Amino acid sequence: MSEVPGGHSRQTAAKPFWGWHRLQADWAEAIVTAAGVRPGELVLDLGAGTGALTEPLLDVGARVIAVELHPGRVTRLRRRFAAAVADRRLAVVQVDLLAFHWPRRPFRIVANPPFAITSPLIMRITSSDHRLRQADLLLKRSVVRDRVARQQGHASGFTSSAALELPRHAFTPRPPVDVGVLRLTRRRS
Ligand SMILES: C[S@@+](CC[C@H](N)C(=O)[O-])C[C@H]1O[C@@H](n2cnc3c(N)ncnc32)[C@H](O)[C@@H]1O
Repeated sequence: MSEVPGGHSRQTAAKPFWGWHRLQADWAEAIVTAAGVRPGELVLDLGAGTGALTEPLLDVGARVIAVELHPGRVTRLRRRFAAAVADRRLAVVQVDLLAFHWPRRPFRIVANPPFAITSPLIMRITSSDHRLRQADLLLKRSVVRDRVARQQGHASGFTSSAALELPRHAFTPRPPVDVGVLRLTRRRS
């Protein structure tokens, strides 16, 4: 897959956060369906874990770049989706999601990144020069509501909307906060 980032700069590298509330498969599927991903689209799964979102993304025919920093999870992703890696429908990249190179062609993001790096990630998404069409990000619901109310990112060309709200039982173990999906959509110029 030619769009696979080949390297990364450490200048914005984040301290890794390994803690994890595992997203249930039915909810992962619902998120991908709600995002409206179409066959052939390039989608980044940032903080892919062991592939909760990677699987339904591949199932709908997307080409996926799974970005994950944890070495053990990277190994599990490559094993679990070996056929898709062999077919070049999936690239698993072990790199810091705050420091990897964006694809050159149009792409989407569908991701459940660590809450602890939500702000720098959104800042990076909305301030970079790239061809992102739409990002669907699982975040604390309070953050989603705040960003939608304030339309942060609007100045840089993105509209914020609340795409989905998830119940706490969508995760194992249940998180201590409510979670929702923030959708960033590039505005037409
Ligand atoms: C909230 S979990 C989501 C896992 C999976 N996508 C899911 O929905 O169940 C976030 C993932 O991001 C990974 N991670 C943490 N910091 C990272 C970083 N700086 N760069 C890339 N991945 C990171 C963690 O190892 C973890 O697997």
